[in-house]
Amino acid sequence: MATAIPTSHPPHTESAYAIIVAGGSGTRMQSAIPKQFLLLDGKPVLMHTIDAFYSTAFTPAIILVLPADYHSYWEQLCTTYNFKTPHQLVTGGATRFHSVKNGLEIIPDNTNTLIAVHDAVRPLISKDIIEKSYFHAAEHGNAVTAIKSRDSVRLHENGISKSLIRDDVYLVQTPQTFKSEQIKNAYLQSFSTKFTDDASVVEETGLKINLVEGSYQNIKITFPEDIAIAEMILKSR
Ligand SMILES: Nc1ccn([C@@H]2O[C@H](COP(=O)(O)OP(=O)(O)OP(=O)(O)O)[C@@H](O)[C@H]2O)c(=O)n1
Ligand SMILES: C[C@](O)(CO)[C@H](O)COP(=O)(O)O
Repeated sequence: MATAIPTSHPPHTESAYAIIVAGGSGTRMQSAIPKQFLLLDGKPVLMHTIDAFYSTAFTPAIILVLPADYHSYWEQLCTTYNFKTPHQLVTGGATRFHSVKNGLEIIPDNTNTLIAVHDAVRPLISKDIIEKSYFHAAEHGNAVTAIKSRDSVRLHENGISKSLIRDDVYLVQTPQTFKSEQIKNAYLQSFSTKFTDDASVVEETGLKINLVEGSYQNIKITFPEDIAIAEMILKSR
């Protein structure tokens, strides 16, 4: 796992993109509107996420992937909340994989480009982790955010469970950042159900994945209680 990386200035040879994936319907949340539009501290979750990226030293070009039937809803929200952070809208696909792929398609081919992919529903991502992710990817080709498990871990296979060495196990978060050619090439593959994140797609092309330290506060809003948890984390900052 990478330790701290100097984050004072972005490498100017690279331009940065952020694909914020918000193309899901939030079935586990069971809310009337998809969870990415729910209010957190009085503002839609998505606006927190976009602003976290745009406020970094990289000021990435932001590509927002939304479900087809929520584009005008989002535009109305931007007016209501006077949200002016620049971003480009793209329509999502049937799975997260297809949504990322749609986002990648509008980024011109350029080997000096860094592309971060981030779940819209991880609004508590810090500026430091985003910058660390871009810096590390610029140096090593890719950077995948992950944290150590705080609980003991077991592998359950063929009806038998077996303890694992906890220090060998990481829980993967986003952002996941790549040099353009790594991720663009990887997303030419056909979809597989084992592709649960971008790292698993890139790894399938034979490349090594580098981990950078994430945060226990970088939660993915998934279930109804997660909005209250996110509110508490925000208040504690
Ligand atoms: N077809 C999809 C599915 C998911 N996502 C995005 O990927 C992120 C992580 O997915 P998840 O938390 O599973 O979101 P949902 O698919 O919306 O939730 P659920 O699985 O409960 O339906 C979210 O920001 C979600 O909007 C996406 O862009 N396109
Ligand atoms: C991409 C991800 O957030 C990394 O932890 C995760 O794999 C998304 O999983 P989900 O089941 O689509 O929420």
